[in-house]
Parts: sequence; C-alpha cells; structure tokens
Amino acid sequence: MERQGEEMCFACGPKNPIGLKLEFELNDDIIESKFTPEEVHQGFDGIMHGGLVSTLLDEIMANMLYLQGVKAVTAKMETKFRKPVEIGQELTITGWIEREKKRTINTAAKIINQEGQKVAEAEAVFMRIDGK
Ligand SMILES: CCCCCCCC(=O)SCCNC(=O)CCNC(=O)[C@H](O)C(C)(C)COP(=O)(O)OP(=O)(O)OC[C@H]1O[C@@H](n2cnc3c(N)ncnc32)[C@H](O)[C@@H]1OP(=O)(O)O
Repeated sequence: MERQGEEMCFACGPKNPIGLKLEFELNDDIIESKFTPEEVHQGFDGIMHGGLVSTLLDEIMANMLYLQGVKAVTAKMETKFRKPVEIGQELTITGWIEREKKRTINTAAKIINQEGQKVAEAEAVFMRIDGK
C-alpha cells in the first residue's frame, strides 16, 4: 500500500476520510485553529469526547513546531478539562512555546468556546527527533 505521509494525519490530514481536517494560522509565535465538534465526536451525550479534546491540543502544539520546520514528537502531555465542550459550538484552539532546552521544547495550548470560556488547556514536552 502506498503511504501518504502527513496527508493522512488524523487531526490535520486533508486525505484522511475520518480525520478532523484542522487548518492552522501561524502568526509570529502563536498558532490558531478553529474546530466545531459534531455528534460523531461526542462521548457523553452532547459533549465532545475528552480524548479528542486532547487531540486538538496535541495537534496545535505539534503543528506549531512542524510549520516552523522543527521535527519533534509529543513526549509528555497534561490536559486540564475545565468545562464540558458542547457539540455544535465553534472552538478556537491556540498554541505557543513556553521554553526551549537543548532537545526538549515545552509548549502550551488552550481551547476557548464561543462564549469566550476556557474549556481546556494543556502543557506538553516535545522532543526533537532531528538530531539538533
Ligand atoms: C503533521 C503533524 C503531525 C502531528 C502529530 C501529533 C503529535 C504526536 O502525537 S507525535 C506521536 C506521539 N508521540 C510519540 O510517538 C513519541 C514516542 N516516543 C519516542 O519516540 C521516544 O520516547 C522519544 C523520541 C520521545 C525519546 O526517545 P529517546 O530519544 O530514545 O530518548 P531516551 O534515550 O529514551 O531518553 C533520554 C532522556 O530524555 C527524556 N525523555 C525521554 N522520553 C521522555 C518522555 N516521554 N517524557 C519526558 N522526558 C522524556 C528523559 O530525560 C530521558 O532520560 P531518562 O530516561 O533518564 O528519563
């Protein structure tokens, strides 16, 4: 089977038929994306599945590095689920770098709902796999 690389990424790949198809806007050091969860993304009735909320946060931080040409993987991540994420509400996902050491990059991200409430946030450690 021919592999299609990042185009099949579950979160951002345009060719993944069951993917979230996130798109990103990188401005200076901040990255942003919008996503509206549908019924297929729910866990409890009417509420987005927490694993997928974490996926949004992981992905925004990963893409911030990827779009800047940094090859790194998520090594560690902590998510705080602050409020239930309602199905049908547009979410704004934002990510940024907190600090960098030799091989590790500490990042953070948050999700704001349509009412301006912070519904989830995360901190992560990415590790470079590009030998830098
Ligand atoms: C197109 C965009 C796609 C976006 C995808 C979304 C982002 C993702 O989900 S990436 C996929 C999920 N992540 C992964 O698959 C990563 C899997 N893990 C790995 O590949 C490896 O464990 C890796 C690269 C993180 C580190 O491995 P390696 O280089 O062998 O380091 P290793 O020698 O084990 O550790 C050296 C030191 O690094 C640090 N370290 C290693 N792993 C971790 C970790 N997970 N957390 C924190 N620190 C760590 C520790 O200080 C460690 O020392 P110690 O062992 O004493 O604790």
